[in-house]
Amino acid sequence: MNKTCEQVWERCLNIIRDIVEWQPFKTWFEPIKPIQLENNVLTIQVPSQFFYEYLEEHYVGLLGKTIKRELGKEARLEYRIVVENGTPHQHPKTVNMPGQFTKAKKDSEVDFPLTIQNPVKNPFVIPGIKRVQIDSQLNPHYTFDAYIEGDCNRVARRAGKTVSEKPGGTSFNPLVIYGSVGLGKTHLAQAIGNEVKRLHPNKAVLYVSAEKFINQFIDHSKNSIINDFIHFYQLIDVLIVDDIQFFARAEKTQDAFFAIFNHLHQSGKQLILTSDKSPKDLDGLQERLLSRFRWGLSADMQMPDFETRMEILEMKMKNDGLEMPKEVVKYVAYNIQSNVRELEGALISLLAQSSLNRKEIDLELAKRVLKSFVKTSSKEITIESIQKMVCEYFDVPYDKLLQKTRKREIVQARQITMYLAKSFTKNSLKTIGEHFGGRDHTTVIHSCQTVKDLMDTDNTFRDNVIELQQKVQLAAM
Ligand SMILES: Nc1ncnc2c1ncn2[C@@H]1O[C@H](COP(=O)(O)OP(=O)(O)OP(=O)(O)O)[C@@H](O)[C@H]1O
Repeated sequence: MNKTCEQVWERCLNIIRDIVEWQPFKTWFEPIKPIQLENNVLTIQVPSQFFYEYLEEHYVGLLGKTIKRELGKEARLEYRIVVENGTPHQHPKTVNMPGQFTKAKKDSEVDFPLTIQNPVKNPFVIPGIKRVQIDSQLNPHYTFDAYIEGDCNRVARRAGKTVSEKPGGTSFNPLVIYGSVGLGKTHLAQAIGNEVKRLHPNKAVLYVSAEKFINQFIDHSKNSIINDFIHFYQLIDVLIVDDIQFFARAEKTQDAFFAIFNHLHQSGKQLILTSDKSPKDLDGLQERLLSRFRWGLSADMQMPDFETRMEILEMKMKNDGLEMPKEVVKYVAYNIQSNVRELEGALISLLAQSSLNRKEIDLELAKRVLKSFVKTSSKEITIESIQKMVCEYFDVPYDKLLQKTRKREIVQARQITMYLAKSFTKNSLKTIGEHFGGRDHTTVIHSCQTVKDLMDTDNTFRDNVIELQQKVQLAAM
């Protein structure tokens, strides 16, 4: 019987699942949809061009071997890429691409059709000028090494790395990095600029904030030398414009930027833009600019999670030669959840207070100093808040914790929650039992005893409980 594409792909996934770690598997393989299997060609649909390139760069060997194992050595892989067409109500367009493990790349095929179809003759080019010596306006401290990667910024950081290796030579052009304040957009954009200068010293890199760009434009228009302004920008190889939301309603500046953008993009130069919103939500920008921003990759940034915040703090302390007790670092990382700039601000305040008062940094000082940063200083821990923490930690649905399911991981999560509720709240065994779908107090006693026994015999289990205890303690501070 002929196999369907779903069956083949399911079998491939079973193999891949054993080889690739859980997180990358979830990120890169789960979103793939098998579409078609015809003449030994398996077609899979991927959500974006970036996705396709990432798979081809990192997993081509694995995909090749797995698919050939299922379909024989003549097997081929093709991708169908969903292309964002800007209008949420329209059916997404798709583009077909060959997989490189089965088919040698031809330039014409690899060149994703995101380039300008009818190049506009550019009126601003100054013949003869090839290279410019400019001050890039980059902060040398903003590097990739000093930029911690986490789930919050992984796509943007990796795309940035790729761009700095091949500026203008990838489909991430423009690379638009967006997210709310203080999350590291400027740092990342400048890290790309610094890395380009390190890898390609001859490239002209320029960082400019949108506000400065607008002011320069106004100055040049007052003196009727707008063409000089546009010419200058058209000589740049890698142009980084920070905070493009400030272009909103600056119509004339947008016209000039449009000319610069087109020229640079057509000449294979790289554009990196940052914004506090996704291009689709940027009000006050001309549609022709917005549609060009969608040509490349838009990567968002989120607030780093607790572990990433810890890493950022530890790196900043190491770079500045500072030390402080781990519990204090945890306290800061746990309680500052607004943005990375505030996280740094909290660290600096703490150091300043410590040296001013000639007092060692300890938890007590941290609590006092960070009062202005931390919303509530002492929180009451409830059975519900512990249930929520445990569910998040083990990725278990809340209602399962209350039901009578006998699945091992649910039973253990439930027992640990009861144990923590007993240790951290003043509730009676009866009340705790009632919070778990009306169980009686003997079940709670039994659960607490089981947790204690398992902690003595199972290291992983013990580590999980200790980590959860720390989380509850931190939440109570
Ligand atoms: N992942 C990270 N690793 C290390 N430092 C970071 C990280 N993210 C942000 N920072 C630091 O946080 C501070 C704020 O970052 P940055 O100025 O780049 O934010 P932003 O998103 O551009 O903010 P705004 O929207 O206000 O312009 C900087 O000092 C930066 O070095």
